[in-house]
Amino acid sequence: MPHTDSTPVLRADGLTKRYGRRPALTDCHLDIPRGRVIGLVGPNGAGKSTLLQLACGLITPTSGTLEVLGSRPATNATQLARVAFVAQDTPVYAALTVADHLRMGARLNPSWDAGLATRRIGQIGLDPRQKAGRLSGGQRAQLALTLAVAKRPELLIFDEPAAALDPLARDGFLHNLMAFVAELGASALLSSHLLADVERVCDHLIVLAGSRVQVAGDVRDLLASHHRLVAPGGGPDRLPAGVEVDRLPAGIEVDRLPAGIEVIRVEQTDRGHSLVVRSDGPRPAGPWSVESLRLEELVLSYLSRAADVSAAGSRTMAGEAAR
Ligand SMILES: Nc1ncnc2c1ncn2[C@@H]1O[C@H](COP(=O)(O)OP(=O)(O)OP(=O)(O)O)[C@@H](O)[C@H]1O
Repeated sequence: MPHTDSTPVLRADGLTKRYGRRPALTDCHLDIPRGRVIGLVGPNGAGKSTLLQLACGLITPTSGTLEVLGSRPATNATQLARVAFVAQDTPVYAALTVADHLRMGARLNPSWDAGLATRRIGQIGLDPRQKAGRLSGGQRAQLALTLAVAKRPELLIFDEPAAALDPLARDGFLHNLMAFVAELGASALLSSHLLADVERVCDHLIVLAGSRVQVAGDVRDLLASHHRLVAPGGGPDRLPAGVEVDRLPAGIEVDRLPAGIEVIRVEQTDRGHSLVVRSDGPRPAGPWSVESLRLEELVLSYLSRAADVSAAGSRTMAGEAAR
């Protein structure tokens, strides 16, 4: 059931979070429609957990604003009931049984779906009498996921939900997640290092690196606007016009590419050089072949560009310190 409410699920404006002087998120702008499954990807320390914790109101921004489902996060009980969060370590109460957790969920959540919770516990084979402290990491994750889903929230937030699950359990979890989102028109925001999972379930993407949003958007739009340009015949002397080998990869100056093309990454492959570019207009025509990208290649291109920028920044700082 598609969501008809036009309020964005997530809207960030200049969102910045610092821990002391350390930036965890810097000047983030996001505007994501409802009913999406949003994949949040990025390297360790990129700021993913920070964004998720801001979205469920566990922490507050240093500056800028964040609205979740049209309101500031966790401002009142109604807003709290609309959002479910499963933290990275999938916390449960060790001394309580699985059944105790379901009873607690029923007490704490106004729209608790007891049938869904019991059914899911049965499907994943958890013994209701088992103490949560005796569950394996994967079983604990499944219990935490069940509690989140049975709350019937409008937005599910998961910090690396599938990390502790075996491949079969992960497959089942992702399947259930998609079914739940489709049935209720709910939205989901999940961080993951598993790009194959993101590719499978997400229709919206946020790539974070170095505390900044590198790219964000609808997955189909992103795939349509990004291409790989491959020089005919390959070889360093057969690059697209304007790209000079001795200026790669840092400080890329691609001054003779058509206007409106942003170079994301220059790669040297066994076929020679290729460029990953963004072109929001028509496919960039020129003396090169144009190939489509897989989502994983697109993500890696942005991460690699961010890593180059960060390394260049560190070299500049080291140079200044040495002077
Ligand atoms: N409570 C905290 N106090 C101080 N610094 C923090 C705190 N939480 C996070 N940070 C710092 O903020 C930055 C972003 O951390 P965050 O946990 O959001 O990254 P992440 O993308 O979720 O990483 P990972 O993939 O490793 O979980 C890191 O540099 C981290 O060290």
